[in-house]
Amino acid sequence: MSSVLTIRGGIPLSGRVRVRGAKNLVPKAMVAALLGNEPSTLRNVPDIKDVSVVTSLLQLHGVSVEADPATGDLTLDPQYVRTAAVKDIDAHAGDSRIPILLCGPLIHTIGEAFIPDLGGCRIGDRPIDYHLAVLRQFGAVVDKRPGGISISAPTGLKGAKISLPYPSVGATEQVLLAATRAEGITELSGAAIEPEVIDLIAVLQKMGALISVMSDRTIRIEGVPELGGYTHRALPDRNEAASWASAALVTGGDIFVEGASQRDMVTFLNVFRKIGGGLSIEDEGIRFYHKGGKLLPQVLETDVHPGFMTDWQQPLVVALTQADGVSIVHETVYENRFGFTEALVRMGATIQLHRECLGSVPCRFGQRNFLHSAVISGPTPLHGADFNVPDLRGGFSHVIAALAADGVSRATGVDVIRRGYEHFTDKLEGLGADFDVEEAQ
Ligand SMILES: CC(=O)N[C@H]1[C@@H](OP(=O)(O)OP(=O)(O)OC[C@H]2O[C@@H](n3ccc(=O)[nH]c3=O)[C@H](O)[C@@H]2O)O[C@H](CO)[C@@H](O)[C@@H]1O
Ligand SMILES: C=C(OP(=O)(O)O)C(=O)O
Repeated sequence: MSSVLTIRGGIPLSGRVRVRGAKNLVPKAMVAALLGNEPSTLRNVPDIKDVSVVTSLLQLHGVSVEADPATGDLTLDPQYVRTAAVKDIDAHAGDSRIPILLCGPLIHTIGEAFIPDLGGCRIGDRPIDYHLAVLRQFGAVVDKRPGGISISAPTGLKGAKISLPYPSVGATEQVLLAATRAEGITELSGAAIEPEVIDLIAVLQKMGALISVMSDRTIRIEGVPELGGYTHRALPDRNEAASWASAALVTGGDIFVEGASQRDMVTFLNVFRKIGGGLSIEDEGIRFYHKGGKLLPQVLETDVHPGFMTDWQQPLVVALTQADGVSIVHETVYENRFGFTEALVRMGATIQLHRECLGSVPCRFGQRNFLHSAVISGPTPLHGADFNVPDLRGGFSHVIAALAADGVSRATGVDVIRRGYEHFTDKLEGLGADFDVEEAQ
């Protein structure tokens, strides 16, 4: 059973919210702590479900984790790492995709790993073939079992020359976490260079790793026999910041996002400004507001960094339903990330999905029958509707659409949103939203 929100729409969201460390870095930095021979401290850690899932997983393996939710400091001590019982791990991995990143660190520390089937948002097939291919190149033996995979490395992990077919964030992190303590040199070409990947590299460098990032998406790692601990402040969550920015546009509001960082959001900020949104970039954060005039339609495609992030797409589509004219969004990272538009159409939006690549560059999904391009015609008034939250960003998008809509909406399954948005109902309340929460039993 998950919480239910009853939302009475039509009120512009206005006020201040604070974003802390990025969901797409923090759990990975927690996994990196396993590689050290002394405790690590991660700062600016948000109170989100993905952090509690990884905390439980690490604790099952004997890592001592101490959290101070008020300061956001998390101390991880890997001194007593041990093999955990498979059935226990199984019970705790359901919601997250992070367990696959435990492979390298667990093999280095205890010689083996059992990785339960992964959770995460259902926005495509989300295979792990790159991860497994990479691990095999390091010399790991992968055994598929019911409920997960079992991995060992009888002669240890050895550096390798690896080329990714697509700059996958997760597979790049897999290489980083496996290579830093592998024997010899690893050269990874076609790597992801998202800010969260670079922040993970910063964490590993603090631990003693030798990692160079070249100008052509190649990363070179010189393996070292042991690593120490780290103290690191996680980079801010640019996806949460962009989500609140879209919420300000959709509801005709004005939100100051404390902690938002311009440097990691340049592409988003350009699009936000081109739509007609108001921006004020300050040292402590960014103010996003609706200027009162018409919003302008956009043509954009999601891409790997420094392109327009796939995670920004869903909340922004809600804003585009209020733009004056026809917008086109081509999703090139995930083949199935427009399912959430069905509820928006029920709320009054005009959105058509297409199998063709409606973008300047044909993508991997073009000839494969996936509804991965959206044509959005606006502005269309939105009205309240009932919906079940489909995934993290889709759920947030539905909630902001309901907050802008006339009438009452009922949202079920909203706990999914807590996987990546810290205290989001408290933040909504602070911004003046009118809603009731029926908490989960
Ligand atoms: C490049 C990119 O934008 N990555 C996004 C991706 O990271 P995340 O790490 O979750 O996903 P990946 O970057 O690995 O996936 C990118 C693409 O590669 C494919 N793939 C990945 C691994 C694999 O073994 N086989 C395979 O085919 C995926 O299906 C997807 O189509 O989702 C996160 C959460 O939404 C975003 O924050 C990241 O920005
Ligand atoms: C899809 C997302 O996350 P995950 O990869 O954890 O499912 C997301 O952050 O939007």
